[in-house]
Amino acid sequence: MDAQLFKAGDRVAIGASGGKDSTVLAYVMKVLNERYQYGLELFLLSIDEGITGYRDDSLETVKRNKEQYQMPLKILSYEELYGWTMDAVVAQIGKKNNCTFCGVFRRQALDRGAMSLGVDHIVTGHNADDIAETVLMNIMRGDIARLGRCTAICTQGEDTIKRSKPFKYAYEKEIVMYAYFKKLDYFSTECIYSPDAYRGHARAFLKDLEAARPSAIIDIIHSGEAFEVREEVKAGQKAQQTCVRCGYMSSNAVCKACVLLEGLERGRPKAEIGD
Ligand SMILES: Nc1ncnc2c1ncn2[C@@H]1O[C@H](COP(=O)(O)OP(=O)(O)OP(=O)(O)O)[C@@H](O)[C@H]1O
Repeated sequence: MDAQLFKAGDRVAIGASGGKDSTVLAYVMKVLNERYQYGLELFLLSIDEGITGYRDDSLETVKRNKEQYQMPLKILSYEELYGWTMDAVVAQIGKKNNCTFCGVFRRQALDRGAMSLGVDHIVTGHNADDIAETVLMNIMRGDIARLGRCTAICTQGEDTIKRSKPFKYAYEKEIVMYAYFKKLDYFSTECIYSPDAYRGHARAFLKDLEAARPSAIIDIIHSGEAFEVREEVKAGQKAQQTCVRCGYMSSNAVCKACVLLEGLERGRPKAEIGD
């Protein structure tokens, strides 16, 4: 409420993975929108990363949510946007850094999906545990510019689509309980390619901290919010321009997705290129 995230008439896309957080988010947004007549137009936006045995199943859940919540659903795939599924990326590079590819691709895919839906705001189901993990990861990586912005409930650059995390203070446990008691239809399997991700270490560490001190998660978020990032560190962020390859907004001449794609194409056996 305090964050004033929405105003009447807003067209809002809910990043829908079929998992508990985004399913609860879609449900709560629908209930509140109807109960308090917020006047929002809500859409489900799903990105199909092309992960067999994981995303194909969770997308079936989102398709059911579409009927249950009576919301239009748009699905966009990495294959149609980039010519690569995550199955193909992992076959090429292995499981070690694949989450980096997936994260960069998803961010751009959500923006492209939002543009095609004509929405100006994307909400995601990131919860308090996710945010605390991200704070820890940014500290561990020394990524101070990101540390300064990762706790914001809402981010928007000059040319970028507004993004919000309405559940930034909701614990994962609360969301699971809510989904359970409301008998919501969600998909609860972890991504098959994420076990080796760096985030997993932050998650395990956070769980240990929480077991020793239950307020650890909210304390880490508050610490992240209280950091003051020096202007010269913030200044490291470059102005937005347009990627010379794909036309997507970027802080460099070539966007991150195109850089990653170029590496993939170069490392890919010749016979497979262009399939
Ligand atoms: N494939 C996707 N399509 C659309 N949105 C996504 C997708 N993957 C993640 N998101 C968005 O990003 C948020 C955080 O992603 P995360 O990887 O933690 O999700 P998850 O564990 O798969 O599912 P959830 O967070 O919904 O329980 C999700 O809540 C959702 O809003």
